[in-house]
This record gives sequence, C-alpha cells and structure tokens, in this order.
Amino acid sequence: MQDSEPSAPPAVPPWRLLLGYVRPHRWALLGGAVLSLMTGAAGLALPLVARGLIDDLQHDRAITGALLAMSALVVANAAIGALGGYVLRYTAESVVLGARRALVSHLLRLRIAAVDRSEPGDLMARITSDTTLLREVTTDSLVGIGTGGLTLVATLVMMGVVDPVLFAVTLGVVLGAGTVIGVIVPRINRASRQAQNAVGAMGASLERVLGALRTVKASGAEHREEQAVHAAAQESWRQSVKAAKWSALAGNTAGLSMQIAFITVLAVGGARVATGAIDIGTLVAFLLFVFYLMSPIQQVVGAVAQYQTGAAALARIEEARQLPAEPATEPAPLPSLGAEPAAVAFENVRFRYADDLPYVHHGVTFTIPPRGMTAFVGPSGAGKTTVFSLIERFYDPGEGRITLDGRDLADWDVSGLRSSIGYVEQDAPVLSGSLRDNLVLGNPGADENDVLRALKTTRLDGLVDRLPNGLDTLVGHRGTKLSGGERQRVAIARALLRRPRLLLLDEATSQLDAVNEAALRDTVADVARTTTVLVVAHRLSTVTMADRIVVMDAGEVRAVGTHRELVAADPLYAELAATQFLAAADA
Ligand SMILES: Nc1ncnc2c1ncn2[C@@H]1O[C@H](COP(=O)(O)OP(=O)(O)OP(=O)(O)O)[C@@H](O)[C@H]1O
Repeated sequence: MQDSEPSAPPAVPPWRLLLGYVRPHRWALLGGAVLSLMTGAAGLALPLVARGLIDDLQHDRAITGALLAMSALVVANAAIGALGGYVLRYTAESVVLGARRALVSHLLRLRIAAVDRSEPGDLMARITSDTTLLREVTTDSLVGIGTGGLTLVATLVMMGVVDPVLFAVTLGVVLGAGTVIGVIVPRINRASRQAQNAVGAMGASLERVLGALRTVKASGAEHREEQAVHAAAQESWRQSVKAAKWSALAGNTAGLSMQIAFITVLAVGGARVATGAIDIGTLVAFLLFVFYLMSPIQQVVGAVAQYQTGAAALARIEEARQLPAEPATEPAPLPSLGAEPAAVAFENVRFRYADDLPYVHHGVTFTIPPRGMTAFVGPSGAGKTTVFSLIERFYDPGEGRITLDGRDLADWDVSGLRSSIGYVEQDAPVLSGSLRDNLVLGNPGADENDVLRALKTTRLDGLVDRLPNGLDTLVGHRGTKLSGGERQRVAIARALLRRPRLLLLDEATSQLDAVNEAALRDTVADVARTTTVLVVAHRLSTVTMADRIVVMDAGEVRAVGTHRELVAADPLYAELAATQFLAAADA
C-alpha cells in the first residue's frame, strides 16, 4: 500500500475479528466441523479394527467381519468427508460474502476527508483480494485448528492408552517440531501482510493509470507507469514466495518430525516387543496411530500458516472499516414539487482540510436569501468550491456556523440535507452506464415526463435524438462518449431531476461555444426563479446575470454586490472582470 490513510494496525486481535465474521454462520460451520470430526473418528477406529484383524489372524479366527467393518469405515469416511467439505466451503463463501457486504457498505459511506487520504485502488483490493483470503482462513484455519486439534488430542490420548512409553517418545518428537514451527509462524504473518499491501499498491497504481490513460498516453508515460505497476506486482510475488518458503518449511518440519517419530517408535517398540512388554498387535496399532497422527498435525500446521495470511487480510479489512464514515441512514425523500427554495448563511466559518494543512477559510461570512442566483468569484484557490463542499457536509467547519433555512447544518440529518440540494461538480462526472441511468441517479423514481422536461431545460433533447439508442445509449466509462459541454448539461439535468431547493453549480472553467453558453445561461435563469442557485462563476455572462456576487480572496469574503456595484467599488473584482472574464465575454 502506498501513502493511503489506513496504516495503523487495528487494536482488535485478528482471531476476534474472524469470529465476528463467522458468528452469523456458526451453526453451519459447527455442522461442517462435526462432519470433519466424524471422518477423523472413523479414521481413528481403523487402527483398532486392524489390531482386531491381526488378533483374529493370530488365533485362526475368521476375518470377514473385521474386513467388512474396515470397508464400511472407509466408505463412510469418504461420504462424510465430501459432505463436510461442501458444508465448510459453503460457509466460508458466506463469510466472504458477509465481509464484502459490510466493507462495501462502509466504504460507500466514507467521509470525503477519509477518501481524500486513501488510494481507491488499494481500498478496492481490500474488498476483492483481501476478503477472498477469508475463505481459506474460515475453512482451513478455523476448522483445521478446531478439528485437526481435536483429532490430534484424541489420537494422542489413544496412543497414551495403548502404550504410555511409546506415547512419551512420540510426544517428545512432536514438541520439538512444535518449537521450530513456533519460530517460523510470525515470519509467515509478516510476509503475508507485506504481500497483501503490495497487492493494494498494485491496485492503487493501476487505478491511477487507467483513470487517466489518455493523459498517460499523451505524456508518453506508459513505460514509467508500467514499471510502477510491475514493481508492485514483483513485490507481492517476492513476499508471497517468502511466505510460501516459511509455510513449506513449517509443513516439512511437521512431516519430518512424524517420520522421526515413526522410526523411533519402530526401534523402541521393537525392543519392547522383544522384551515382551507389549505384543506385536499393540506395536502395529501404535505405528498406525503415528502414521495417522501425520494428517492432523499437518492440518494444524497448515491451518496456523494459513491463519497468518488470513490475519494479515483481516487486519487490512479492519483498517478500512475503521476509516471514518457517515452514519448509515435511509435515503431521505426528495423535496415535493414547488417546495420553498432554501436560504443559506455562513457565519465566521474557519476551515482547513486536515490538521496538518493551512486554513482555507479564515472566517467566511455571507447570507443568501431564498430564490435568485448568487455567483461566487475570486482568484483560483480562494476557497469557492470549498464553500460548496461545506454546504454538502462533505466536511465540517472547524469554527463558525453554516445554516440552511436558519438551522445549523450539524443539526440536519445528512441525507435529509443532501436531498434538498442539487450539486453539479466542476468536472461534471458522468458514470458508466446509459444516459438514462445517469439522469435518474439521484431520483430513481423520476418518470419519463420528468426526464424529458429536464432534458429540454438543459437543451439536451437534440442530443438524445442523435444518439443511436436515445436515452438508453451507453455513455462509456466516465462519459467518454460525450463532449465536455454535454457532460456538464447531463450533470445539471441530473441535479434538476432531484427538484432541489438549492442548486450548487460549480461552473466548468473550460469555454463553451456561444450557443451552449446561452443555453446554459437560460437554464440557470429559469431555475433561479423557483430555486436558490449558487454558482462558482468563471464566465462574465454568468456574473452579469447574477442577483448578487460574492467576491472571495484568500479564504475571505472581500465584497458582496451586483456586477455594476462591484466594478465600481472593488478593485479586485474590477480586475477580474477586466481580465479573467473578458475572454468569455468575447467568445
Ligand atoms: N480535498 C482537499 N484536500 C486538501 N486541500 C484541498 C482540497 N480541496 C481543495 N484544497 C485546497 O483548498 C484551497 C481552496 O480550494 P478551492 O477548490 O475551494 O478553491 P477555488 O476558489 O474553488 O479554486 P478554483 O477557482 O481554482 O476552482 C486550495 O488551496 C486547494 O489546494
């Protein structure tokens, strides 16, 4: 992961996080675990049946019964094993689904300040690749440690019962191997965590490149960007290989310890048979137990190694879930037709985007009555767009008060507040999907007449006639199939379909042709008759028609008035009008 915000390890230990995800599925998981245990028990019975079979042979008794019992055990074992495997996998997929849904719900409600400091590609990797790792953790680790552990203990108990001396020999070897594996396990965790971070970094690099592929191509930067993505992929590979190395070492240490135990038991057991301390049947049964011990030991070691990978993923998922988010609320109803336009006021607002950044607003104060159009003008970076972000409550002011209809924004339910507002961002994003999807994004209940009216108001009806599938034409990822002017008008139509009591329009800095500009001006004038319209204005045609103009400079309001008043009274405005806006006036 690069410099995105989620970096501090979560305080809750990973096993508790895992149990949290598993809790809703605990009964299914328990069922799968019981079935796994039953296969273990069926396997455990085999050595005992074998001992009986050898005993029968030694005493010239018929072995048909023992052979049938062994066959039945093997078949039952396979059937129960298959069913248990299916139930566990089903449960594990449900755990992954639960984690994905929880994470997606959280990420869509993230506070914009948290998004500002995160890498979208890395967050995406947490939803896709990290959650996938939970599958193995649930089945292999949780169940593996549970059932493998139980089978291991049961096998050891049986061994102790069969012959305590050989049991002590076996236990010594197992404990030695356990110590070595205990040293290896934290290394698996570290490498897994770094591998997952690298996958996140790769997602972030890819998102950066694919999000601006035209600029990357135009800048001839494909090669450099390719290197960055490759470097992240290489790092993920390196760390995954490292984790695989430690996992393999742990697995083989377990296997080796079992072989050592087998040879030792054979030697010590042989001596005990020779001295008559135990009979040959007991030795064979014990050797079968040792052989049988191999499976639960490898299962437990594999589970512990797998858990380390899962723990790294769990920690990354939890980091994302700890990012500050807005409360989850039901969508608020949109204002009814003809609802009263809103009044907005800023009272001595001081604001900065983060504690380590300078203030952007140094005590901004203005009052905007309902209805009519207000233009915000000022040099680049004066804090105009920030006014809109604060009204939408994407951020909260550090000091001062912002009110809508005289009520502090902090007292509004966020979705209720936003349902009153239509917001058109400066770069007017269009989402992939059809033109219709884009228009009704903020009002899915809008009917055909509402859509047609919004298209007419924004002079988009001609465009719809030209598109091959009309409103159902796909407009491409980020609206690449539309021109800049069309994207802006689609964004305005989308905002109008919400019947806003307050329209925030961050005017694009790019020039529109004269026809488009006139169309937009008429649209805004129409809307301002029934709605309060705030425009961050970059065009003279916009400011001259405004009912009032708020001049901002360096995070403060310098002056408020009409175009005529301000040209005479405010030197900065006069200069802006003469320089910045003139190009548009000539266009
Ligand atoms: N998300 C953010 N995080 C940190 N700083 C930001 C963020 N958005 C804006 N800024 C900073 O806040 C200051 C004001 O930005 P703002 O977008 O409000 O200016 P503006 O007056 O709308 O400018 P322009 O006319 O160029 O759009 C700028 O210095 C900008 O760098």
